[in-house]
Amino acid sequence: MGGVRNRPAADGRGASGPYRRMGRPGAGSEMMSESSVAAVSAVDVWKVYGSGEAQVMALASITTRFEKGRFTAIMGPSGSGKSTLMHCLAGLDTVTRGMIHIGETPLTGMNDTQLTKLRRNQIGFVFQQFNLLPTLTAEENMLLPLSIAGRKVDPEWFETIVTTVGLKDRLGHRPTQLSGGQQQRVACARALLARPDVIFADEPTGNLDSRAGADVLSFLRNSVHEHGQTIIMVTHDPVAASYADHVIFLADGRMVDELSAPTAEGVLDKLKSLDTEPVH
Ligand SMILES: Nc1ncnc2c1ncn2[C@@H]1O[C@H](COP(=O)(O)OP(=O)(O)OP(=O)(O)O)[C@@H](O)[C@H]1O
Repeated sequence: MGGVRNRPAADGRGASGPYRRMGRPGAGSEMMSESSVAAVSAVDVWKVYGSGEAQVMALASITTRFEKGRFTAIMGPSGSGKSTLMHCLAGLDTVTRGMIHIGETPLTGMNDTQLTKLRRNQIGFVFQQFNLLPTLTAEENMLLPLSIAGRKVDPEWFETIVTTVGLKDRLGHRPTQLSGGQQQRVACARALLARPDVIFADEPTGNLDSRAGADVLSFLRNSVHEHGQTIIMVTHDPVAASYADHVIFLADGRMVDELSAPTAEGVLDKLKSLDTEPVH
């Protein structure tokens, strides 16, 4: 069952067709109760590193929800806590205080084995550095997480993903035989194939030129709007954030603003206001 249980089709919204605004206008009570569970939620999350003089408060009282089937970007100045928040939400780091849920599953209090299982079955990752295994082909890289989890590949879904990322004729290539953009598309395909409840993307376009970056972002956005994937992306880039449905802004470890249906200009304006008005 694993991630399949959690794929969009299984929760009554269908695996295809846009439902980015799902569960809102005119939704029946059944829909509302389903949609009231966020893909990921944080309640009063604090993260403190170190102690005494060296203590750093990386996150301070973060409370927010990441809706299912939505593409959310996390932005903020350097050191504002973006990576820390992502790592805590994904169960890669522990919180000092507060609660994080993936769907209805509380992360807080899980041991390492439980966290590893949760990450394997319910979470996908896309990193700036691609993190592909150099000795494996594109296809083998894509299928690796499923084979580690002992899960079968759905051939139809594989075909859909490979076609969408435009890598059908590159499946036998090793990472060094692929461009940066193609490697990142392999990494995106790898994350999507397992149909995770949520994909965390950490600066996915940080190592790409603007054309390749746009391809990857379009692909991520389509996976949200056409296949109901939930994505949470950390980025410095207002253009990248403009591909998201929603942006949250951090400053000094606090969530200080948010923006729906963002444009690059709108995001840039918000960032400028954060830089000129430090939060205490
Ligand atoms: N392991 C750690 N030990 C101590 N302090 C840390 C640690 N990791 C992060 N910090 C501190 O926590 C704060 C938030 O860091 P974080 O990396 O989350 O910010 P960020 O917004 O992702 O920054 P950037 O955009 O530069 O990557 C910073 O002040 C950072 O120095």
